[in-house]
Amino acid sequence: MQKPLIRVSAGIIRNEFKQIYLTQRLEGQDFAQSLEFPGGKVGEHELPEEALKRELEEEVGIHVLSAYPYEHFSFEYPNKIIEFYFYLVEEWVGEPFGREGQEGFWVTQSELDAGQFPPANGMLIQRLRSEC
Ligand SMILES: Nc1nc2c([nH]c(=O)n2[C@@H]2O[C@H](COP(=O)(O)OP(=O)(O)OP(=O)(O)O)[C@@H](O)[C@H]2O)c(=O)[nH]1
Ligand SMILES: [Mg+2]
Repeated sequence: MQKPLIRVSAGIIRNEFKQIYLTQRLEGQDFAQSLEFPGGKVGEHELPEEALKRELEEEVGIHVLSAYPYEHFSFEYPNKIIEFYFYLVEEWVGEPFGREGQEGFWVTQSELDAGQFPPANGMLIQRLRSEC
């Protein structure tokens, strides 16, 4: 059977201290307890940027003012292929928090640790660490 292809938008929410807001995936989700960039699935009739804005409102309670495409790539998991749209978000309204009960914290960009994220994030973490 062919693997389903899903599109996912996620935000690299970065403040003026070069810290990035991360959340921890909840029990019952895939990669539970992994860190993630907040975000989620792009709806069928949605643009990736619209999905990003909706997901960041839903998951971390911020209103995104501007978002810049940072990485776009596909990653094959054993059970699905994900097409990722990662955006850099440096302008928003509100203070991010784990609106769905998940933990959230600010991590200095140079201290991101790929081992704490799902496998798809490896290359992205490498790029972020190299750009500090
Ligand atoms: N948000 C997010 N998802 C990621 C990252 N890395 C990564 O492999 N994923 C995977 O991409 C998919 C994102 O879906 P999600 O579970 O966040 O979707 P969602 O918010 O729409 O949730 P729902 O399906 O429970 O409503 C998951 O399979 C997740 O494991 C990441 O950095 N951020
Ligand atoms: Mg999500």
